Amino acid sequence: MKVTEIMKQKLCFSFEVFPPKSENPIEPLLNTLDHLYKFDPDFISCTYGAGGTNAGRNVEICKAIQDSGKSTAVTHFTCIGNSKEKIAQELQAYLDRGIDHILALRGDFPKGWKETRGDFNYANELTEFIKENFPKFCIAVAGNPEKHFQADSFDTDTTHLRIKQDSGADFIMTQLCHDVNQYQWWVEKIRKAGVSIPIDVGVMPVLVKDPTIRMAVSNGSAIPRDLAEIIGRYGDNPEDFKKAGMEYTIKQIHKFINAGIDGLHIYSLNKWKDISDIVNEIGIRKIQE
Ligand SMILES: NC(=O)C1=CN([C@@H]2O[C@H](COP(=O)(O)OP(=O)(O)OC[C@H]3O[C@@H](n4cnc5c(N)ncnc54)[C@H](O)[C@@H]3O)[C@@H](O)[C@H]2O)C=CC1
Ligand SMILES: Nc1nc(=O)c2c([nH]1)NC[C@@H]1CN(c3ccc(C(=O)N[C@@H](CCC(=O)O)C(=O)O)cc3)CN21
Repeated sequence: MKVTEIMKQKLCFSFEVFPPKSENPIEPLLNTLDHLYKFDPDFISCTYGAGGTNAGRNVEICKAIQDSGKSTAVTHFTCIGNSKEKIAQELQAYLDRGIDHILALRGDFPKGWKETRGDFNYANELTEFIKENFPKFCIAVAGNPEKHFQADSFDTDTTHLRIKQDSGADFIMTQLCHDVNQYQWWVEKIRKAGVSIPIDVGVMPVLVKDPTIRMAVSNGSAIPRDLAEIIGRYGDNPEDFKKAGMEYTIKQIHKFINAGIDGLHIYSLNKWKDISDIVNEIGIRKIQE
């Protein structure tokens, strides 16, 4: 079933994984996936390396998810370093493997790059290309409740999101946003601007100090006072940090669910144990043994 159909019926629930570096084995991630399947996720998305660096691994992992018969694979896909011909080939390769859900992104620029160095500059162009040439795909696009750090204003970022919808996007996957009030403000703003597609909320679990800070700061995303306090208090003690961070994440997820969302998307960070503890605690899914 298409993810957008699921969202019409219930709160969609999903995980995100990233491909291991090419020199590392794939088995630990396959093991993580086996644990994540137990929660019966509606989909599992897999990120896509910039400039095609991890793209091979991305296909391998999406195929493993799809072939498991236990979830639906959603592939991330970017315009970075990608020509139209290469994109067409890769999109067809996904469809040939039964993968028909895609997160259409411009993507992050590798260090020193100021443009995509590909045929498309923005996600709306990729979305339009997919819709026109590969209409079988269900297309997600990124949305940022705190605005994209390169956008001059919320108004321009909202206009760009509306263009992505008008180009054929079926639903939104949000950027991490620790501030749920800000999320609610943004939803109201984009709805007023005519963005009407469902919103799947991305959550970055707070488990380790450095990636927590790095991910927020590199995206221009706020670290609210209560999270800053955890960093200040437990920053030198990884165990206590993780305990407080997991409690923080569980509370944040409950706030999002109460705010009214179409989907909850947890970045698993390829760690099944801590993620399972969080999912068990939020009580959204009973483990399927
Ligand atoms: N799960 C994931 O992998 C997710 C990743 N992201 C990240 O969020 C970021 C934004 O999403 P993308 O799809 O990559 O970017 P995008 O192409 O939608 O936007 C990138 C920037 O360009 C501007 N822009 C967009 N369309 C434009 C147009 N037609 N003309 C002029 N300016 C335009 C936007 O306002 C924004 O500042 C990326 O860094 C992406 O990697 C966000 C959410 C989820
Ligand atoms: N700008 C941007 N790029 C992305 O690729 C991206 C987003 N935003 N937001 C949504 C998700 C979240 N993603 C994430 C989130 C955290 C890590 C992370 O914590 N990575 C570890 C290293 C992982 C490893 O290679 O072992 C880190 O320490 O940064 C990675 C991808 C990917 N996605």
